[in-house]
Amino acid sequence: MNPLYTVAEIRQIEEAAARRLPEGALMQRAGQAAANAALDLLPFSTSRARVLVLAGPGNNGGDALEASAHLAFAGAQITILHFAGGQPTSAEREQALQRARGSTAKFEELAPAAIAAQEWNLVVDGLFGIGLKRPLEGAMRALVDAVNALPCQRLALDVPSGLDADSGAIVGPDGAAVRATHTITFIGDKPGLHTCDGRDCAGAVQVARLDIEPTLFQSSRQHLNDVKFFSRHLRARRHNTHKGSYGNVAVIGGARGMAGAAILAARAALMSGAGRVYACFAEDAPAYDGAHPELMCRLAGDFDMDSAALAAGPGLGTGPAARAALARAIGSGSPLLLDADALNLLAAEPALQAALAERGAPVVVTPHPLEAARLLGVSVTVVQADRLSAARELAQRLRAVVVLKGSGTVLATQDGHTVINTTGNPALATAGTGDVLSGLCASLLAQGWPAWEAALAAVWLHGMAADVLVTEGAGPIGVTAGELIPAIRTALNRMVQHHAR
Ligand SMILES: NC(=O)C1=CN([C@@H]2O[C@H](COP(=O)(O)OP(=O)(O)OC[C@H]3O[C@@H](n4cnc5c(N)ncnc54)[C@H](OP(=O)(O)O)[C@@H]3O)[C@@H](O)[C@H]2O)[C@H](O)CC1
Ligand SMILES: [K+]
Repeated sequence: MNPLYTVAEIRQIEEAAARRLPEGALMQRAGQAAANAALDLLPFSTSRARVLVLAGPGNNGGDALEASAHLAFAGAQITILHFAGGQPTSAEREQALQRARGSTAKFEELAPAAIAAQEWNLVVDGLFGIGLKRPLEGAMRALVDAVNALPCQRLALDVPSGLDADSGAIVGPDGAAVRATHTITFIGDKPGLHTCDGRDCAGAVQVARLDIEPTLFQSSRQHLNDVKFFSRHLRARRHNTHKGSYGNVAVIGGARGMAGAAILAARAALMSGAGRVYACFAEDAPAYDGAHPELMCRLAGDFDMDSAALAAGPGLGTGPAARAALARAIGSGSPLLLDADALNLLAAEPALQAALAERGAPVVVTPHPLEAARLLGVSVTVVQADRLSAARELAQRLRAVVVLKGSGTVLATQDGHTVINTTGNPALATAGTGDVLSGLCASLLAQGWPAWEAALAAVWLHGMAADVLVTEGAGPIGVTAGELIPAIRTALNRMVQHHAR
């Protein structure tokens, strides 16, 4: 199910496959697949299509040269910017170059201004793939900037040039990358196409496995999120049930001036199916939530932490009352989600980390990159440079399921299984959406979901709700966290209707 492979793993598969095939077969297959993907993006009358092909100095360029010959043969007007580089190239790349030279494709040298001055139907990015080793600079950067400014679609071959295929970070410092509308990636899907800058640079991703024997693909420890990972926990509701059948959630948060965060989390828990929801405030508890009187407002100090699944952190603050409430939550035997200020308190207090490590009950932590950086004792830059490793490291240290939020949220278990979420969009970049995610995940924990599947489903539904709102024209600009909550309820019920046993 949607495995992801590191560059090292791709190289292993590629080498094993190449040993079983005639020289150049893989590149020819890649070129054919690239040409087919390009044809899908061209106007019907291919003969009128003007395609700019960027062919870099390595085998990514070889793929582009193979594709150029196929597209020229299909009648498209092909212009190739060929970067031969200073290094000796592979035999298969030489063969690809000869095939391109033997076609109607034109080899030209175009300055960025000349590229911008012409009308193109498509750009094919075959500058660099998994062999990129340093930032794109000088003429390469100017070329990428000019290509990104074109109004046409851009098809990246294997990896958008300039992007790290493992991490999804633009190779820096101060690097640049092609912002492709589509990417056809070869042999196997890659994590860097789906997280950090990956979603902005790769666009719509398709995988071309190049007819490599499945036995050459070792089982992967990295996957894209998928409903199949958690659908077995979806349950249609029986008539003969009551609110106690669906568990209790207690949100622990809401310090003075931040009560709204706790309310958002509590409303999310309520509308994703928890039987009872308590909003527990570190300092002053409001009498009730006017919009949702179903919520029971309490002072955190008065609440029995063993009586509910806990979501500690939304607006909690880092004062003495907050710390006391967090210590009691960690010391309880309840399923526990930690977010926001709970994570900041945890980062500052090794004693709390030690108590967390002693817990027997499940723990889910949901940091954004800065909270993860504080917990790991590194900079945000380090976290974002390798989000998958950061999530795995944190899961091991805290013995918890980790949800590292951001574009392409990364989830990790303490034994190293890593999943990148594929739903969601910039509508989520607004205050309160993290509180909503906390309440949703705690609600699934309260309803008996295991921590890993609760986190996978919560992140999927949270992003899907944002995607539905955007599809309905209500975003991504201006969507509020509160609007996500009814959309999550709808997405959850639709998922139950389709998948529940
Ligand atoms: N091998 C096969 O049968 C198949 C390969 N596939 C495609 O091949 C690429 C990987 O090819 P590779 O040659 O390893 O790497 P790249 O083409 O990505 O680029 C490496 C060359 O680029 C130079 N380089 C690297 N960074 C820069 C930079 N910032 N500026 C300029 N030049 C750069 C590098 O030179 P060095 O000086 O660093 O040595 C290399 O010359 C893979 O992505 C696929 O597209 C097929 O998919 C499958 C078959
Ligand atoms: K590329």
